[in-house]
Amino acid sequence: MIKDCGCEWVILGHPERRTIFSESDDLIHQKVTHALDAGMKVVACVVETQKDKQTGCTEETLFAQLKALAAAITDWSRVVLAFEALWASGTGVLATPAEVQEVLAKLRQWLRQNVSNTVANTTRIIYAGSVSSTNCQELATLKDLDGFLVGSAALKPDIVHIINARTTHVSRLASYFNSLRTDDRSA
Ligand SMILES: O=C(CO)COP(=O)(O)O
Repeated sequence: MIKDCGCEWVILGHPERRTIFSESDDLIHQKVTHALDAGMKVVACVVETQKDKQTGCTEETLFAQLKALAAAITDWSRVVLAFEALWASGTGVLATPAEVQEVLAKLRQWLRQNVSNTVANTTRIIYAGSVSSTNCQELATLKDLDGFLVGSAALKPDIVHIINARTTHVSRLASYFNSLRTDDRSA
């Protein structure tokens, strides 16, 4: 039915499904298998709750979720991994860039150790949790970040800044290097 509507991508393991609908890792595993078998592309979410953060269980929780997802993934080129800090979603508390980077690096390292170097290097890992025009620029510079999964800001003009966050960063670097070259030439 999703494919009949022309959709190519499906989000699975989203925090609302995991928490409100109590979807287990096992059920999400089955959904990922089904979606990939049907030729869909998957945004596979792993979620850190406030309780995980407070009790120091983040790594254990995320790795268990990732293990269940990875067991269902036969083609990583059709998967984007999304990390959502649920405690920073719609709560007014923002995750710092350092907090986000720490988790993203751990996820990439998990892929390196448990799947392959190629998958670790090529899989896009994106972040969700109150991404807005205010914090997207700084987050976009993170080493292990490849994009965002945006909720409420997607309904506002903010989304344009978020889409261009990485581009702006790259073009700022490009103009900096261009100015150096111009300086060299005029020296
Ligand atoms: O759940 C999310 C995206 O699916 C995140 O939502 P917010 O960007 O509103 O925090």
